[in-house]
Amino acid sequence: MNFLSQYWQLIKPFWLSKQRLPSLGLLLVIISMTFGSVWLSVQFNQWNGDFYNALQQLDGSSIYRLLGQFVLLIGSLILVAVYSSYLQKKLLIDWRTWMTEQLTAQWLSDQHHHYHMKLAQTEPDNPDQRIAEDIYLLIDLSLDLLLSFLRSVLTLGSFVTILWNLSGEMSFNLAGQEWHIPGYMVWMCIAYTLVGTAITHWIGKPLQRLNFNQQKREADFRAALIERRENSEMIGAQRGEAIEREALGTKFTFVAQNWYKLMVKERNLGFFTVGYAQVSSLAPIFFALPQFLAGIIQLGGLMQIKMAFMQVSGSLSWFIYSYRDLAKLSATVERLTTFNLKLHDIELPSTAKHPIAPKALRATLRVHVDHERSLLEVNNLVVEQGQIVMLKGRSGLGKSSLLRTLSGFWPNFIGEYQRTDSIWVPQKLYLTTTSLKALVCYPQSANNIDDQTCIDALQQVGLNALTTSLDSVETWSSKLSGGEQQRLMFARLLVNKPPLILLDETTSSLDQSAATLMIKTLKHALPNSAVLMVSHQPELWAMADRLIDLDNQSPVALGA
Ligand SMILES: Nc1ncnc2c1ncn2[C@@H]1O[C@H](COP(=O)(O)OP(=O)(O)OP(=O)(O)O)[C@@H](O)[C@H]1O
Repeated sequence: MNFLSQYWQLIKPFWLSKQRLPSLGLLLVIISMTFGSVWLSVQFNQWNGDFYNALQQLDGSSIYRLLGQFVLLIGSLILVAVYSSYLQKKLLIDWRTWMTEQLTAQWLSDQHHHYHMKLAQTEPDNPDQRIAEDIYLLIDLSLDLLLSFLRSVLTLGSFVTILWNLSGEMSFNLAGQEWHIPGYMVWMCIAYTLVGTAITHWIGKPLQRLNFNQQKREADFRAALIERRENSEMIGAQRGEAIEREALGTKFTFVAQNWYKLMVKERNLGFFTVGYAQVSSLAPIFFALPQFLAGIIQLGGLMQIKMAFMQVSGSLSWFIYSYRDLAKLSATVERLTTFNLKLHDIELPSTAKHPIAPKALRATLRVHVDHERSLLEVNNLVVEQGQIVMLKGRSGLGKSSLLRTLSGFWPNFIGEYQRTDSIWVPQKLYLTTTSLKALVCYPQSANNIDDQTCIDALQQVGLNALTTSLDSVETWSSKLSGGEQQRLMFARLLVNKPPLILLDETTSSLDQSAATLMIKTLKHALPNSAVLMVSHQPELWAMADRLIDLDNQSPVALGA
């Protein structure tokens, strides 16, 4: 029950959305095709009876007429089978596009859910896998299982009557009493399938947990590989390959260990399901043999009974044949539900109030790591429009945590702050593989900004050599030096012109003259922006309107 309600919560948003209408139409067409294929199977059953009877009676003209019908029936079956699979794929991609957009928007939301989840350490493992793979699995398995279930129900409805009518009545003597069982083949079929289902469930029960673990371990292994690839320079520089191979080997051992367990359970289930499928084709002949030997039914009747029995038993065995997929679906639903719950459970900080101009930032607060460890305190920290205030202090004091707090990301603080809209440049920079122009304009779209504005910004920060590469798509994070990447951040600020700029040692890789040039450029190009900057570079301190020594918690007045 829990599974069904979780499953409904996952699929409900799409099927209640406005975009559902074309998909609903598509689903109805696919279901109609499923109906059509069952109807064709019923016709095929009738054909089987007529054909074998004509064979037994050596009726040449009927045999040729029936062969013509066969071509028509098979042609229609092929057409329905191919098109229903084609349309199913179309429905899958429409539904997947919608769900992927929704989940990505919730994760990468404007309220920064992705980052808050990480900071609060509530991020579930491998969100990338949940978005890329689990959504696909959820939809693919749902459609397959729904259609196979509908086909089973329809087939059951169509063939159970046929089987009932064909099987006649079974009479036997037991304990001195005469017994009559009407439609006895139907009862045999039900009993046969129920036993099969019970055994399948008993063997296959551990599959759901094992599938869940397999998906997680595969994703962990993939994430570990990506991490190595991203840090290949550091690994190479420190000759770390051997230890990295060992770490990856351990991760892969987890994959293989679970795989072996899964293999064993699937093998045991396979022994049963494959054997069951084979026996199912002979069982009806065995059950109907007494009637055939007694001359009550002909060869055509026996063949029809065999086919009808297999159809009824196949439909009743839906659970047996779908067991693996159901186990996979259940694991997928659990993973996506956890992801959704974690996204909704995040406590978002309230947005900061704006201070009264000309103040761009005002803060009196104490930052903590957690309940037990407090970091630093600022008392009436004020930065006005056009001012540059610098922060200095020993490593590990909490300067980055302070900027994180003022940006609205760090929830562990006591006190209050007000600020205008801001851009914070953390120590670790992020440059995706995209065009240089897109990096300069980020977070704005490159389409909204003309080339000349970007060229001017690049020239102002001393990246003249790059002005001809605006449209080049490169892995800029490995192509640019650390200092060039920091210059690029200043070019980005010049283009975006935020009212408040929070800089965390953004000049640390630059030499003295380049670092001072960046600050001068910022001051000159954005005279109305306020800047709060953490810096360990004494040569810059003289450029600040105020320097705050956080070790002593005292403001040191400098400049104007
Ligand atoms: N996300 C986090 N979770 C737990 N502790 C953290 C987190 N971020 C920082 N800390 C802890 O807070 C303390 C202060 O870190 P922070 O990076 O703010 O110092 P800093 O003054 O900027 O140091 P540095 O000058 O070396 O950059 C450190 O001991 C660090 O371990």
